[in-house]
Amino acid sequence: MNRHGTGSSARPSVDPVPLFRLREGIYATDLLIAVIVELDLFTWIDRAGEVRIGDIEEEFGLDPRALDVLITYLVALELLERGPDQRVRLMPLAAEYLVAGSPWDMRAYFGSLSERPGCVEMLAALRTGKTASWSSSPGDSRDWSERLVDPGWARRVVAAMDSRGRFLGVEFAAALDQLTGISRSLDIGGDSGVYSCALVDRRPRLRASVLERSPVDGVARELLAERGYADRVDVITGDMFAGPLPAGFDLHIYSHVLHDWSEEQVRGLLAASYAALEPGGWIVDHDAHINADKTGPLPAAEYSVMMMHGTQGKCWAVSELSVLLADSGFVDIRHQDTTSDRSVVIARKPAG
Ligand SMILES: C[S@@+](CC[C@H](N)C(=O)[O-])C[C@H]1O[C@@H](n2cnc3c(N)ncnc32)[C@H](O)[C@@H]1O
Repeated sequence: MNRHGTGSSARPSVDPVPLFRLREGIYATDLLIAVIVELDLFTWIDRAGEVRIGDIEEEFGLDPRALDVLITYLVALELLERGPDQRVRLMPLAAEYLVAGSPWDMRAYFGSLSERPGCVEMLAALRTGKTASWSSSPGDSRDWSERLVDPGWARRVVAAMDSRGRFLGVEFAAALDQLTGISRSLDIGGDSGVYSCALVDRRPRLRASVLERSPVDGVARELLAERGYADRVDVITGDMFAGPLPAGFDLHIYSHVLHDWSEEQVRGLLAASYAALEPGGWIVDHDAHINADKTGPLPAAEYSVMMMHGTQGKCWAVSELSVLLADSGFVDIRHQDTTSDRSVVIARKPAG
């Protein structure tokens, strides 16, 4: 791989997936501890037998988005099992070790960790649905998106997103080989433009654009120029939530963007894409996706906990995205794995 990791199809010698999983799963155990210790959820489910998710929401006064993320995580951990009609029941691991009265009750072992700041924040998120400060920063209560107006913070975020994209970009671009008739792509919230670089490397005739707000836009322009991509990847300054998206593109990319936003906001973005895309144009969501029946995979379920804690979103299930895309008018919806727990959900605007 060249020094900047773009412009090359060379791959590193070791798979980085263990590092991705450590970084993206960092908040998940805090959520589990909060649920065992503060809610004693597994004892309550044990006493109630098979329960409806709605009953859990009502009993404990939980926010529906946070509860949805929690249930997917507990199912992926094989502590709960999904039954029909939005019901869940205990799996043996929970029934034996996380329930009052069991001879093997280990709740106290988790209890000795429940003062961790992350556990306290998780409990608040479960109860209020409100976003905690990114990275639990004690000095700045703004959420990650509001903080992006600070140039120093914007540079750190761009460096973070770019570092993973240098690895993920190659397989992302390869997964899009199946898309035909593409001449202009728009990477919405495209950050450093690293995915657009990977795409133009594979499709020399493609003209790519990145849509970003200021000051991220300026950092992206600098990086693209440094890397020698300025003639093939440009940056459009704009706010994806403000007004129509730019016209004239036949591919819209959302990479790790939809997981930051609520269902209503995602619906708004998909509708804006549908309106702006050329007839027959494509839309691609690249992310860690939850599987269609929301039983895992565990790395995506853990990453979703991080999104629940620090953003208004979550990792979307393929089934949920399919509904949102279809509701917006997209057709030909498909899903394909890429690398490091990532996949692409692809759909098309009808040709005419
Ligand atoms: C989690 S990052 C994902 C970056 C990149 N697409 C990736 O896959 O690594 C979210 C990106 O959305 C951008 N963003 C957030 N709000 C935006 C808005 N209203 N308009 C345009 N971009 C926005 C941020 O600047 C940031 O680059």
